[in-house]
Amino acid sequence: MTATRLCAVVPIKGVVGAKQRLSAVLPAETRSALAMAMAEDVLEVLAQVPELARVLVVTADATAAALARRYGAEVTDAHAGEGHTGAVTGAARRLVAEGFGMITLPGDLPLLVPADVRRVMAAHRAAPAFTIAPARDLQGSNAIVCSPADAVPLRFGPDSFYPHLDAARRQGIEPTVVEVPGFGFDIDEPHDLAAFVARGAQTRAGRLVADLGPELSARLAAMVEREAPLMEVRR
Ligand SMILES: Nc1nc2c(ncn2[C@@H]2O[C@H](COP(=O)(O)OP(=O)(O)OP(=O)(O)O)[C@@H](O)[C@H]2O)c(=O)[nH]1
Ligand SMILES: O=C(O)[C@H](O)COP(=O)(O)O
Repeated sequence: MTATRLCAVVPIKGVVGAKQRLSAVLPAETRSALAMAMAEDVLEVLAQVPELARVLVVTADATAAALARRYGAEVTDAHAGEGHTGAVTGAARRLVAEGFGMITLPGDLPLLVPADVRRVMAAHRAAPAFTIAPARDLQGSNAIVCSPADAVPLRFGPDSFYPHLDAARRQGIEPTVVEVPGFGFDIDEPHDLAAFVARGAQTRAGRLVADLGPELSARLAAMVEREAPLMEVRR
């Protein structure tokens, strides 16, 4: 593992407007509850990784902030309303000033376990260094480790993995790529939710979707079938 002490940065949008891309299959209050359940699962995992020097949650949402504090995380609302990229970039600048490297991850990784976090941290080299764990479709950037924390300009979005590799190389840093199951699986679209429901995970988020019952599974199956031709084109 790197000698740089790492702080985990988790941006959390909060209960309002969470998981918009699931609007067709879940009502707003269920999307909020699912986002919070996943965030709590992630915070619980991070609290079980003693190799992390700190955990910093970037949110302007009171519920998310209270949850974060319950798991021993620090909370900041600086840049919290500036999108995923703005929230993480603001935290990175602060961590540089405070002498920490950064591992940033979203709050919607419902299969994450402590060993996944350790694996990504262990792959990270001595600074200056950049390590990335992609989403399973090789589009998203579900863990990024960066030391110094602001060594590479970040831009999250639906297709950020390859652009992040290019961004690191532009800074003269050869990125390390680690494919880790728990980081590969985030919940963005209905087909992700369908795959998650099928896993029957015994996490907070897993129990929440199981409690929504067979209706949800049927709605998801119909939705995924409609999406299938589109998925073929994307592949
Ligand atoms: N603090 C903060 N976090 C954000 C913001 N936008 C997204 N996030 C977080 O960044 C991570 C990735 O989020 P997204 O997939 O963009 O958003 P989402 O709410 O999960 O889903 P969509 O609404 O469907 O895009 C999640 O942990 C979000 O809570 C923001 O404006 N501020
Ligand atoms: O990895 C990414 O870049 C995110 O999954 C997508 O980020 P966004 O949905 O916040 O833009």
